[in-house]
Amino acid sequence: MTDKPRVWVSRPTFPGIVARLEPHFEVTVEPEERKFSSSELAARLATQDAAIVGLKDRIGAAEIAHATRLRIVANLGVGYDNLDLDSLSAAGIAASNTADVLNESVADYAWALLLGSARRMNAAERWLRAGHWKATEFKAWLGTDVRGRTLGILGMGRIGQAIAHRAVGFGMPVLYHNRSPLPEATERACHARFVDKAQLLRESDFLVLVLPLTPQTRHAIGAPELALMKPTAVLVNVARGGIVDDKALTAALRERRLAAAGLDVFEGEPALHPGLLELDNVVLSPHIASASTETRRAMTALAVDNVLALFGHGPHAGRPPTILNPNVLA
Ligand SMILES: NC(=O)C1=CN([C@@H]2O[C@H](COP(=O)(O)OP(=O)(O)OC[C@H]3O[C@@H](n4cnc5c(N)ncnc54)[C@H](OP(=O)(O)O)[C@@H]3O)[C@@H](O)[C@H]2O)C=CC1
Ligand SMILES: O=C(O)C(=O)[C@@H](O)[C@H](O)[C@H](O)CO
Repeated sequence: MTDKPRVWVSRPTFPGIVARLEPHFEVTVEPEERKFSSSELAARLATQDAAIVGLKDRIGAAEIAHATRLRIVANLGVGYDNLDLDSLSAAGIAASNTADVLNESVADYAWALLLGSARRMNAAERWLRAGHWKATEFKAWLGTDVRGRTLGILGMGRIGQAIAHRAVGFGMPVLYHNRSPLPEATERACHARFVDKAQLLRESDFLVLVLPLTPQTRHAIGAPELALMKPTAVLVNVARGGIVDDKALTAALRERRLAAAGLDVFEGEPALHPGLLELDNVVLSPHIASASTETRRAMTALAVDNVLALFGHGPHAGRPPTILNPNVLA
């Protein structure tokens, strides 16, 4: 045993990056990624000074009840709906996320889902792999063109803006909705126009969701919202499961009240609404929008930087670069 502070890393990441903690901390890395129960989390956090966790680790009052030494929880993700920020702040524990370093990767992936859904890539590949291809008929596998169509973005923050920038190359007008409009200069840079939510739903040919999961955004897209959308529209969700009512979405896709969807996140994931698996007008992926080597490395490095900084080490000593509750530093 050393008298160094202790940091727990809840999943294997990139050992070379996590090794930057070793001069200053006693580091424990879980050997495999799994979902810990509340009591398992509480038991681990009770002995640690810092923790690097992921979205499967839900941390609130119960999990930190005995964490008397814990000073920071660094989340491996920009979304932090797995953390109860109020409870952490009340206990004087800092929380950080991985804002910004994943913007471009997630924006690329949103476009991959958009294009893949528009052109039915996954269904066509499944058909080809099943050995059905003899000669493709002229009218088989017709998708929809993207160029010049209207792109809608619900949640025009860091990632939403990176998605909007890419629309220039596709000649697409961009509409967006947030609770508050962006400054005019940002709108100009994104070639985007603020509209209310109903107009966004009615006018978008492609609607991308990239807003956080909060009590206000749960089922932000349900049956009434889907009913406002064009039957030719494509919905892309790279935000969070629970923002879309997946049951209502499945019904809309099955009945062709919506043309297609590209989904990276699901209500209740890793479980999926069973009806989704039966549809051929949906592209599904297992929450991998930030999963490029470069980005996952950058996310790990940023979580490490946040921990180092809180304990007074590294270039950001004293000020974790992406702290979510800076009030605890005072
Ligand atoms: N699939 C994946 O792997 C990934 C998913 N994500 C998800 O993407 C989310 C967004 O990330 P990021 O762009 O960095 O976050 P930001 O905070 O930069 O942007 C979020 C945007 O959502 C808007 N917003 C928040 N609440 C509402 C609301 N009730 N109604 C309408 N708009 C709202 C905000 O504007 P305003 O405050 O004005 O309302 C803001 O523009 C994350 O929270 C995460 O859940 C992120 C990375 C990877
Ligand atoms: O950043 C987010 O909010 C994400 O949803 C993703 O980047 C996950 O963190 C990633 O899948 C690791 O679990």
